[in-house]
Order: sequence, then C-alpha cells, then structure tokens
Amino acid sequence: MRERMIVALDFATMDEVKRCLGQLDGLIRYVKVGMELAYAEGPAIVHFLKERGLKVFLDLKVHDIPNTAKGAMRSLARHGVDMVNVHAAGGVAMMAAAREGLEQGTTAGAARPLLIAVTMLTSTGKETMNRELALPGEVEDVVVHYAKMTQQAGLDGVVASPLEVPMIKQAAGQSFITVTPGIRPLGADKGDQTRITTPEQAFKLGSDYLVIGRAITEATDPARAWEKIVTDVEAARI
Ligand SMILES: O=C(O)c1cc(=O)[nH]c(=O)n1[C@@H]1O[C@H](COP(=O)(O)O)[C@@H](O)[C@H]1O
Repeated sequence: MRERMIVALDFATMDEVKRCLGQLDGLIRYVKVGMELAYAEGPAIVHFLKERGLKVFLDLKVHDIPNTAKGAMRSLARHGVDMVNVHAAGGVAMMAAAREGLEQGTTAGAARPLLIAVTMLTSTGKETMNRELALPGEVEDVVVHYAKMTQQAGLDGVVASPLEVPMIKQAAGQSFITVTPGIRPLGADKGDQTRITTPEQAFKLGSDYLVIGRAITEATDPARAWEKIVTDVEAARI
C-alpha cells in the first residue's frame, strides 16, 4: 500500500526537499515532482530522487499542440521517471502524440514511464466547471468522457478525484489506472481542493495511487502524519 501513496514534494528548493525526505526517511517509496520544484531545480532533482531509490511521478501537465507535446515527452523520457502526465483537454491527437514521443525517448530496454492524463482538476467544482469553463452537466460525466478519450489515445490512466474512480473503472475497465489527489485526512484543511476524500475512502473507492501533499509535508511532524494515514488505511482493512 505504501507503494501506492505518492507524496507531493511541492517545494521550491532542493534544501526543502532534503529536509522533508530526512523527516520521512525510510517511510515513503514514491514522490511527485511538480512544476514549482521542476522549474526551480531542473532535471537534477529527478536524478537526486532516483539515486535515493524513490519512484518519481514528474507532474508537468503537458498541454500543447500535438507536435510540441510529442517533443516534450521525448525529452522527459530521458530522465528515467516512472510516471508523467498531460491534460486530457488537449485532445486525443495530442495525447496519442505524447505517447509516441514518450516511447521514442525511452531508452532501449528500459520500461516506458506510465503516461496518464489529468481530467478535471480536483480544485474545480461543478459551479466553476459550468460557468467559467462553459462545460455543462456533472463533473463526473465530464471526467468519464475525458477518461474515455484518454483510453482511446492509448494512455495508461487518468488523474481524477477518488469520488470519480468507480465510474472511471466502470467505463474504462479495472486495469485503467486512477491516480487521485484531493486527499484530506479527517479534520485536515481543505485549502484550494474541492473534490476530496479521506485516504481510507480513496482506497475503498478503488484508487490505484493516492497523491498526498500538504497533509504530510506541512504537518508539524510529517512522519507521524504519514504513519497515521497508513494506520487508518490498515484499520479500515483496505
Ligand atoms: O496532477 C496532479 O497531480 C494534480 C491534479 C489535480 O487534479 N489536482 C491536484 O491537486 N494535483 C496535484 O496533487 C497535489 C495535491 O496536493 P495537496 O492538495 O497538498 O494534497 C498537488 O501537487 C497538485 O499539483
């Protein structure tokens, strides 16, 4: 189960990452490098984390014309990460091009990183989606539509809220991967997230990977926060 809990290292410097990893030493297996850290520290941060034996989800949410997305993925593949992502809203042609680029860039004999697509950001609620993004209907329906597009493009899975996982699995099959942020242990501050669940609920709903950031990284004692989540999930017998 620990292999399926990805800690979001949303920091701006290598020093902050080192401090956080020190606090979580020996506990975590999988981390996420997002835009803040990747733009500040570059590919060196990925190599640093891989050298420490951690799996890395490089979350750069590529969203561009197909040719550019393909080139971006070709470059990202060279860094030996385990998972990368695009925005499903870029469309089927863009996602298929991204996959092609990723395959071209992967070193011969090495495993291709998992390629997943962000559906509707977990910070977006129905009201915002309907009014600002001019997408009518329910968030779940749009998420499932994006999941089907993602599958059609030959990607491995999607990023969504745990709340949508059962519908995604029903539409795309059990082996279609779901990576779910929007995780908040009971009592944790919701912050900018809208579509949230507890870690226990996320696993119960069938999420393959949980992405957890501030509930761990901003805790007074990150190791204790991590262990509490693990204990709660185990107590729920998931
Ligand atoms: O692609 C992502 O990882 C992502 C997609 C999404 O819809 N929502 C979302 O929160 N994320 C990321 O997941 C992490 C969630 O962080 P916390 O809200 O602090 O747990 C952040 O690093 C976000 O960038």
